[in-house]
Amino acid sequence: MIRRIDLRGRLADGEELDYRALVPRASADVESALEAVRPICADVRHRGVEALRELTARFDGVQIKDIRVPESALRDALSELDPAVRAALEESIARARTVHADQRRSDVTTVVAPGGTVTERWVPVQRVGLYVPGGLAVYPSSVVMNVVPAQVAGVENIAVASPPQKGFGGAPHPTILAACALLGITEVYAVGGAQAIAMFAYGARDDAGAQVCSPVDLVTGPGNVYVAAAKRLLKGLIGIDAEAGPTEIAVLADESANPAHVAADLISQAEHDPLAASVLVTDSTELADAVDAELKLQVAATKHADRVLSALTGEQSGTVLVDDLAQGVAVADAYAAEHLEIQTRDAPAVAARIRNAGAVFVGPWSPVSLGDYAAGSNHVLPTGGCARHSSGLSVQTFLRGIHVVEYGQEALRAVASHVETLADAEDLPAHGAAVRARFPS
Ligand SMILES: NC(=O)c1ccc[n+]([C@@H]2O[C@H](COP(=O)([O-])OP(=O)(O)OC[C@H]3O[C@@H](n4cnc5c(N)ncnc54)[C@H](O)[C@@H]3O)[C@@H](O)[C@H]2O)c1
Ligand SMILES: N[C@H](CO)Cc1c[nH]c[nH+]1
Ligand SMILES: [Zn+2]
Repeated sequence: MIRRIDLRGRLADGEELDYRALVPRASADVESALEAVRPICADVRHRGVEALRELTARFDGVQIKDIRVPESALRDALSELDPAVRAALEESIARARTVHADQRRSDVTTVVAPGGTVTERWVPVQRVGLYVPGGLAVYPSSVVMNVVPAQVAGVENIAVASPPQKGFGGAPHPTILAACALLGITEVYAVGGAQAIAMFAYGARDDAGAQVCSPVDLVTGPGNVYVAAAKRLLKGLIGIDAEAGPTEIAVLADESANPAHVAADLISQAEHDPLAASVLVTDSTELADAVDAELKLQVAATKHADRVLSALTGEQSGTVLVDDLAQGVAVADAYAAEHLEIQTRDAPAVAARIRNAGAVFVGPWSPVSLGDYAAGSNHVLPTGGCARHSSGLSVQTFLRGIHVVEYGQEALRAVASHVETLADAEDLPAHGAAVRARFPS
């Protein structure tokens, strides 16, 4: 069902293989979306709320009067929430808090020389904008994954934006609102896509000039290519987390894997988006054939079969046949998947060899769906190969390390000549003079 890329024997034949080029990312990539989002961001910058209303009508098909969701609507959504969904959200929040609480760093003071210290002080970002997707699916779980690390970091001011949904009175989905209420979030905007990121970056005023949304310092959260493109465009004016775009799963499996489970996991992430990527890397043709047969059966029975089929048959998905697991690890590292499952014998040992992945799911009982909702790990993870250089969302995302330098007179005197020498070597003598001025001879 999904295309095959057969690498077996090719290394032995002396071929040089470019593993990074094997499985391309979906063609509607972030670079090409940049041109579409540039005018959207400019419009929000110049016309504020009026532009947000028009863009929402155009892209979401929803007429909104007020972009900010009233707090009473958040409370109502929570009181009307299905008790089973509430219990599941509470469990998800509790597990996420447990894991993220352990990520909180302490300030560290280093005595560099007698009387000279450098302290690294971890300070939370003051105001953040958290994006919760809501196009093809709605993601109350992404409310949890964004809000929990921000709260654990100690961010004072948290705003959430999510697209308004048709049939819900111009508001985001009620479960999104309920999740916000459960977490104590009161500032929620019914705005999606690139326009939401622009609203966070520039702030937004209404027709009378009143500030409806204040600018934020940092924007985090997953979204489609337009959201990712707006984040890339506005980076610098705002901080951003790693780009978390269309979902990806790679499964590194040998003949010991259960093909029905592998297929189910590939389908589970393909369900997000026709641009989602599902990649199987295996040294077993028998497993590849069995997974393909399972995919045919399971895709036919799954609810979002059209979306899944588009994702699985897109150029961004495929089965890579490798000579052995060592080559499988090299392929997985080059691909740098958002999610990587290891379904092999001695899975922990294989997992320990992986260098590039947003998150690694080890063994048969750790499917990606567990991490999506209730493992305690974060599901906002780098996509598009960004796992080669970036991490998923964590408490650290919301903190800045500030170096606090404190030297006494003797500590400065002891190192003064080195500062002057280096200043002269860079032909910046005023730097040296600033130290010398403190020690007139
Ligand atoms: N990496 C992660 O952590 C993670 C987590 C959850 C979801 N996801 C991914 O997030 C994505 C969510 O995408 P989505 O579309 O469902 O929701 P979304 O909220 O990201 O995007 C919907 C918005 O896109 C805008 N839009 C739609 N078509 C447009 C166009 N032609 N031009 C400009 N703007 C347009 C609309 O304003 C709409 O509000 C999926 O790809 C999913 O795989 C990733
Ligand atoms: N798999 C997504 C991250 O790419 C997260 C998610 C939320 N809900 C279901 N799944
Ligand atoms: Zn998912």
